[in-house]
Amino acid sequence: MGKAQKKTGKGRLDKYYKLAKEQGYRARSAFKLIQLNKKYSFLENARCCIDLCAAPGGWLQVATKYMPVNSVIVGIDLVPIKPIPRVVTFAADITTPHCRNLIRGELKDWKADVVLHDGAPNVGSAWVQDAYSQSELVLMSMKLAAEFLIKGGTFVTKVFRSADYNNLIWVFNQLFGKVEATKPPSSRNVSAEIFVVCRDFLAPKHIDPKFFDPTHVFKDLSASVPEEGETGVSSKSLQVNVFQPEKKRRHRDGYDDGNYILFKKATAGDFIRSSDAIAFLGSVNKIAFETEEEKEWLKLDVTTPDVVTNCEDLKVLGKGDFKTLIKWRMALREEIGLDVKTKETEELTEEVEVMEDVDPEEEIQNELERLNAEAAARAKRERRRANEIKTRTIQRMQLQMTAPMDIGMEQHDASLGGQDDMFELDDAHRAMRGKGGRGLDESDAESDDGSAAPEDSDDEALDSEEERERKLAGLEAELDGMYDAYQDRLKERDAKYKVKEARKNSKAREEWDGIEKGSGSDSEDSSDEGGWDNVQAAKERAGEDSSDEEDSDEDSAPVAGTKRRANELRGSAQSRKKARLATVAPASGDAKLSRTAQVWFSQDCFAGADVDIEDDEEEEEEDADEEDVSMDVDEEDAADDALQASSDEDDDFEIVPQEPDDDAGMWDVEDDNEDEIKQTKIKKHGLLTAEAVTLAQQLVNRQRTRTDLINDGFNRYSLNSKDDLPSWFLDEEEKHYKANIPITKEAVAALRAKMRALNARPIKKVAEAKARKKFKAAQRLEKAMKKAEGVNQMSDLTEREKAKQIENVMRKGMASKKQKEVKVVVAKGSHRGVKGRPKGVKGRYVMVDSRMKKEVRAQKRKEKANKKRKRT
Ligand SMILES: C[S@@+](CC[C@H](N)C(=O)[O-])C[C@H]1O[C@@H](n2cnc3c(N)ncnc32)[C@H](O)[C@@H]1O
Repeated sequence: MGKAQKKTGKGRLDKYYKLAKEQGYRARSAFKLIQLNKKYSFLENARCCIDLCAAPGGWLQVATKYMPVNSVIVGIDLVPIKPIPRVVTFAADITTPHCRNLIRGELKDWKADVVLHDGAPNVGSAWVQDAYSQSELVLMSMKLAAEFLIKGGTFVTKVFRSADYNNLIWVFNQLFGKVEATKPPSSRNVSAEIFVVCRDFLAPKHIDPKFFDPTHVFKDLSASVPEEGETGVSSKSLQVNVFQPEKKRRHRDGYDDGNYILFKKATAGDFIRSSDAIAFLGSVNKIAFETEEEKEWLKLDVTTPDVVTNCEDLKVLGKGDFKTLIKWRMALREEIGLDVKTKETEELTEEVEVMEDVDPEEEIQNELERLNAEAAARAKRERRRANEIKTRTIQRMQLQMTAPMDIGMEQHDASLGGQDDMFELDDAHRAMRGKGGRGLDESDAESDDGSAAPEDSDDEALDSEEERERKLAGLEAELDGMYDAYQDRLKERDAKYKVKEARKNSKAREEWDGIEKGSGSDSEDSSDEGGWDNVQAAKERAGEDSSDEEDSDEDSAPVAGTKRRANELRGSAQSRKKARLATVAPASGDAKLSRTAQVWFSQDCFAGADVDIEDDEEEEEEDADEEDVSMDVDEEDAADDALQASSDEDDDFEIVPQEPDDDAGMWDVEDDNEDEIKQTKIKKHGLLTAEAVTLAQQLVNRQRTRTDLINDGFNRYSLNSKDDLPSWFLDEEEKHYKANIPITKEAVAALRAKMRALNARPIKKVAEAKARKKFKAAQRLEKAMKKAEGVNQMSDLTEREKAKQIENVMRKGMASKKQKEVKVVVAKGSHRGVKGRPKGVKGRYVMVDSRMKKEVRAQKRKEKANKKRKRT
């Protein structure tokens, strides 16, 4: 067990660790043996097993589990192993003769079927001497295996991927019929360990002792003699390909024989004359200029200062520097005549152009054809490209991947051939014109006629600010148009969208209906009927500046947020909505009225009708309250109630016209109207959303304060203005701009519990049935009491008779009516076709046949469908 593998290290406590704990194995390594045995099945038939390096005993536990009951299992380790049933253990060093004697003493004449070895020297610890490496330990365990294994037996050992690995495998192959290296899944990938399963022990009579001699087995065989002519360059194994450097590896091979210094210097002459320049560069540290000839080279032009510097320390050079050196070598070799210039021969070869006699007309013809072909090819390319873009756009729209902005961009791109930036509108425009393409606005119609203005005048026109703005507006209009078309397509395709839109519209209508109810006029005609004008006039009377639409904004919190949808219906609906909610300076009698009512009733036609108004308002309130009792609270009414409530709250205060609310027209994460509805619901029914519960909990637990909430309201989004933004952009925002609402687990749990409690309640029908039953029982009791009273007043009866009769009456009254039994007669066999009472049936009966149920249901279905059809 290496030092690096800390028990608390990352990944140490993996699934095998947990499994081992669960299954009672002493070490996670137990699974390695389980997996090895699963693959090679060497334990099931083994009668004797020796486990070398067995502490703490995981493998021994596996052996006891998988080997036959009466088998012999011996475990040896440097450290004592806690007793395991049916296992003999020793504390010994497996590399010593003492260990061998202990095993011999235990096994007597027996031979082991399996020898296991999972040893790992822990360098520096008390376990093992530093001198022994893992490979040596493996070799020692193999020596014991060779002594104690039966012919055909199995030796399983752990080896590490190292320079010794191949040597070990070679030795194993000398002693075993099958040698396979494997890494069980439970062995960590980060670990260099591999398990070698050596099967079919050959049990040779004589084994060469060199097989177990580490100095012999691990002798480096790969060191080769230096190549001829490569003075100063040692073994090939030390050469590095400087152009394809490999990862740094530990030099397990150590130093070359007879060469124990790391720093190597070679001369420039060696380098220039070496046959393998790359290998040379990889094997030396410095190239020196020592001889007279080499010093002469320093004066040559090819020997740049870079070259000289690079030669100083080759170990710090990069690829580029090595290339410089290689080039320098090539140049110098040519210079000193080692290589012959290939260029020279090239230069000597003269190129002779053979000119043919061509007819000038034919030449012109050819040229024309070529130009035509080129033009056709270009046109084809452009067409294909435009088609591709179109198809892509359609696909993306079908997949709902594209925002209308994309459409605009792509169409733009398509017409521009993708060359211009979409924001360089006039450049793009010019480009389109230049290509004879159609412009994006109407003004381009002229150029389409073929009567294109000369380019210069065009440029002049485009340069003018006015023109540019006009084009921008045209582009925007086009984008809007495309967006509308896109929305239409969406509507056609998406049923859900239709429903949503319908709901939206109906809501918007309902909002406005609040005012219309009173006026009884169509919203469009409201000005005629006095709705809008009157409201404006009322505002004026109230001292507000009617010219400024924003001034009509609300002054109290529930009204402060401008309606999101109303915003979409910018213009008429929104302003009317605002007007509806506008504040009027209250006259003394108006104090009790809602703001809506104040505005409405401040119209001229209601002048002098204060008392009635109040009464009406009260009636309205009552109506609203009545409706609130019902299960399905109309959301719109709820919103109205909210407004009502807020105005009621303000009753004690004088309502004064306010400055336009800064928040109006700001981003709202959700629909304001929905917000209002939610607020009203929360007021009425308590905390309904996880968000609300979370906030409430946080407030109660003092995790948040009121100030925190107020502060949270001021964020980077709170001042985003919605003014002048295109509707598609607002739509997108509504869809994708969702606030990350903090919800706690506790809040969700609390809500769930609440819902569970609600669900546990009986459904409405059951409750009604129970109530009916109770009611009927009470009625019966009342009736019985009346009867008993009558009996009591009878004078001709004795007290005893009276008591008896009263008892009877009460019993009958208390008892619930028995349901009359209905006999079900299946209309089959002798009953088939029977019209009257079937024979032998007394009392109430009903005739049924097997198909009846289905037929009745089908009938009902049909009727229902017919009704629906008639309605639509
Ligand atoms: C990875 S643990 C073995 C785990 C064991 N297979 C199990 O499943 O419980 C390696 C063991 O090798 C032992 N070891 C290392 N060198 C040894 C040696 N020379 N003789 C005996 N045991 C040795 C260590 O004491 C250590 O307990």
